[in-house]
Amino acid sequence: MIEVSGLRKRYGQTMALDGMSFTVTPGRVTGFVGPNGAGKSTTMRVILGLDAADGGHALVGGRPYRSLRSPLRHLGALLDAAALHPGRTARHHLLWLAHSQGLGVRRVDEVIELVGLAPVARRRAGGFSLGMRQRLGIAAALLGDPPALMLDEPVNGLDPEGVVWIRGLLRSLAAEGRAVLVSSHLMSELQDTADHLVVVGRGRVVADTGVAELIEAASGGRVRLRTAEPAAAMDALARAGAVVAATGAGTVTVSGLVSERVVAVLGGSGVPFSEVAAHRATLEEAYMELTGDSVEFRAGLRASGSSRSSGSSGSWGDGR
Ligand SMILES: Nc1ncnc2c1ncn2[C@@H]1O[C@H](COP(=O)(O)OP(=O)(O)OP(=O)(O)O)[C@@H](O)[C@H]1O
Repeated sequence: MIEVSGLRKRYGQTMALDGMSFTVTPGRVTGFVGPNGAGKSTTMRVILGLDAADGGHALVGGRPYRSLRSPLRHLGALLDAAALHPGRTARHHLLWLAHSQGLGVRRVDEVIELVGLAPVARRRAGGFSLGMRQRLGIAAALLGDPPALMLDEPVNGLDPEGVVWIRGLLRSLAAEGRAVLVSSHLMSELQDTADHLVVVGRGRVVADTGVAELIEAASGGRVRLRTAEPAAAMDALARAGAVVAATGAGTVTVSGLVSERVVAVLGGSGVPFSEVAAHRATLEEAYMELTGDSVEFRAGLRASGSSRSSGSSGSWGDGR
């Protein structure tokens, strides 16, 4: 279990953490999500004792990380995949880490196998692609077979096969009963990975909720309609008392009427349609709904144009 309570941290004029509090419980993947600059990395550094907080505390298994005798056996972390000695081979990097924690060579070879780096284990890490470095960082995090894992933007730099792989890995680590915290500034990255979300903005928690509950709440009785005549459909449905919105080319989202009533109204008005279905919100829509009353926060989210977004929707990058 990782517990963060009332963390505060100021860098000059910037309040990086402003009362950050949440718990990462075993057996599930907790997504740690928010726009660039929300305080995710700072929180993770404080948990690891790499930065000191001005207030509050962070505990791993009930104790400060720095007080643990073999910390890699308690919490494995990947914060910065570039943080390795470029002249060392992947295997030597892990051997050196294992040695510092009293772990054997066999575990090194196991984690190399687990992350798929066996063919390049004897190559210098300096020549690795970002994706290979991410895998090496994950191998290091797994070295001590820890009950808790914490990964900062782990899919960053991975190709599609790597993304699928890491999703599966995180899910299986949680299924083994481990506490898994994974950060992302892209909601869409967490849609198929996280069970629970800690949503942050401006150094504090905006929401701490199950993914299923969040989507359920945001889906809230809406109906999605596909039609070749959206304007006529919207007119007819609005006259029947619905609140309607065009949500794409030929798609309309309807609130205030159940599916059967939508079909009846359209039929009665002679408006053609090809599909009427209960709307299921995406995680990203749920998120926007959640933060809808926090204008400043949303304005921050919309500062897009990110080079990290790789074209997917829901990019909150600021181009750093
Ligand atoms: N060492 C530092 N010196 C000065 N300011 C810092 C430092 N580290 C973080 N900050 C500031 O603290 C705030 C929180 O940054 P942090 O990196 O924790 O956010 P984040 O949510 O991890 O963002 P990202 O998605 O970009 O990694 C930002 O405004 C950032 O500029």
